[in-house]
Amino acid sequence: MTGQRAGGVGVNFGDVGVSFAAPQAPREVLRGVTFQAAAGEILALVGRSGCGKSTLLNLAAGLGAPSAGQIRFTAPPRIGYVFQDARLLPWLTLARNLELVCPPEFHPDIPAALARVGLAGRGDDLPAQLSLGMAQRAAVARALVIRPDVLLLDEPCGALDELTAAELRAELAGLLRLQPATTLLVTHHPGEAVLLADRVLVLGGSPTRITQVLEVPLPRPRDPDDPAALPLLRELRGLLRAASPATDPVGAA
Ligand SMILES: Nc1ncnc2c1ncn2[C@@H]1O[C@H](COP(=O)(O)OP(=O)(O)OP(=O)(O)O)[C@@H](O)[C@H]1O
Repeated sequence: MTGQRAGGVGVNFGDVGVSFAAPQAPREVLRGVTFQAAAGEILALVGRSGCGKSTLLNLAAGLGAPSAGQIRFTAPPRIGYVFQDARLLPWLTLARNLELVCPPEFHPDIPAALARVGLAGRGDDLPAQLSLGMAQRAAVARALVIRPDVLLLDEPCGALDELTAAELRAELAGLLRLQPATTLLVTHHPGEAVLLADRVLVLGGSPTRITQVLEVPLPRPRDPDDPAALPLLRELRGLLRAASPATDPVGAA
């Protein structure tokens, strides 16, 4: 297996702002977003739909540049990205899907990468032969096979039913212990944030900024039913509500 590079890679967002072109005037989506993810740290990003979470991951991936501020890595990173849907090419086998995104030196690792997500021996399957949950696990294998320094997870369980999502969450927790990476996890699920993250960045306001940072000081491995997590979950839900009050409250004039 090709080894993880020693030391890991940290990510620094410095005063990052994003505006998108709009018919009248540019629309400012994000302003003054500043945070550091230390090497190997898992940060969850939570906030109301449309607040700019995926935009932040795309900036980290280099898919677009910020309108203000900068994103810096402590060393040139290898980046793995898992999207909400698996985005497998349907005419290629799983193994070929993984080969497509990684340099040849990683190709011998593909069977083991698939096995680690419960897809041992399925490399010759076509995506259509997989359930949604299996396809998403293949997408996780595709991101991890390159032994990324930085892992971007954009609602990785968001398209799955709750049971399958809970299984994938537990698998992700195990995989990140096995193969640590500096991780930015976008999620709408407070339980997922508390299960996986070292810290949770709560995004809110208009334009969006970081309104709160919640430490998750629970030991690992974590249990999603751990009563010790309940106060944190309650606090996180409160922070989320405070960060993004409903824009159209029931009963408002
Ligand atoms: N390329 C783009 N051009 C114009 N507007 C964009 C572009 N990308 C994103 N936006 C807008 O920026 C805002 C933030 O989008 P983004 O997808 O980052 O939000 P999000 O928090 O990830 O949402 P969700 O939780 O629903 O996935 C949205 O209003 C979106 O319409």
